[in-house]
Amino acid sequence: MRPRSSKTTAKTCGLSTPETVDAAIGGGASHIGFVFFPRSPRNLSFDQAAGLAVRVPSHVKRVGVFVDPDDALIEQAIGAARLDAVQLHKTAPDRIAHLRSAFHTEIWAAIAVKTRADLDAAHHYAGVAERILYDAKTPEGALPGGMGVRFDWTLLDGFRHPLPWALSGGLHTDNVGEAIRRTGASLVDASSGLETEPGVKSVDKITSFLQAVAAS
Ligand SMILES: O=C(O)c1ccccc1NCC(=O)[C@H](O)[C@H](O)COP(=O)(O)O
Repeated sequence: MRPRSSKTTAKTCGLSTPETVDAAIGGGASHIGFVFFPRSPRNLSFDQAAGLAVRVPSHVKRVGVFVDPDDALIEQAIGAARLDAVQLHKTAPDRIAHLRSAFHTEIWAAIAVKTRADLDAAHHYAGVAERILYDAKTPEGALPGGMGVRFDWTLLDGFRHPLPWALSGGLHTDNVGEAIRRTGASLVDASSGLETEPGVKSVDKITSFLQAVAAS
């Protein structure tokens, strides 16, 4: 059991319809994730992202999710989806430093975790990112996120976090309370646990997940 200084907030990731965006906002999500990665079943076109982004009030932050993106993708996505932050998977610290100075945007660095040694990568992002997202390492060749894979939360015990952080990987309504109590996470993130099939989010699952976070 880990102490928390304030209520935990939630990012619902990979939303692609007005109904699910509205459910996330209505349920109290602090962040909404839009995926820009063509291999993902949650990938959005710039037009789709723009249409969803206008529904999001300013107190809810729009996070763009990318896998080692080029500058043009980031620039177009920030413009279309009016992103408040970008979440970068498989992106080296020097590349992140470049993107941060080029686009002056908040950066989240995703760290793929399976072992305690994997956590050490977080230290390389101090000074170049605003937040670390600890996500589960997925199988070789699979998408680097959105796979419903969980990592051993006890790996975080005693780890000295170099930056504010969020917990991700395999979270859903039935385990998020335990995850928060166990890790002390102040921000949690979920995607496939809120779906009926890959890429298809459920309003009911989003609502119950956010209720479980609020009750934790
Ligand atoms: O969600 C995707 O399709 C995705 C694709 C490529 C890179 C990252 C991706 N998602 C990142 C997220 O923030 C997910 O919410 C995170 O990986 C947790 O997913 P899940 O285990 O399914 O809850």
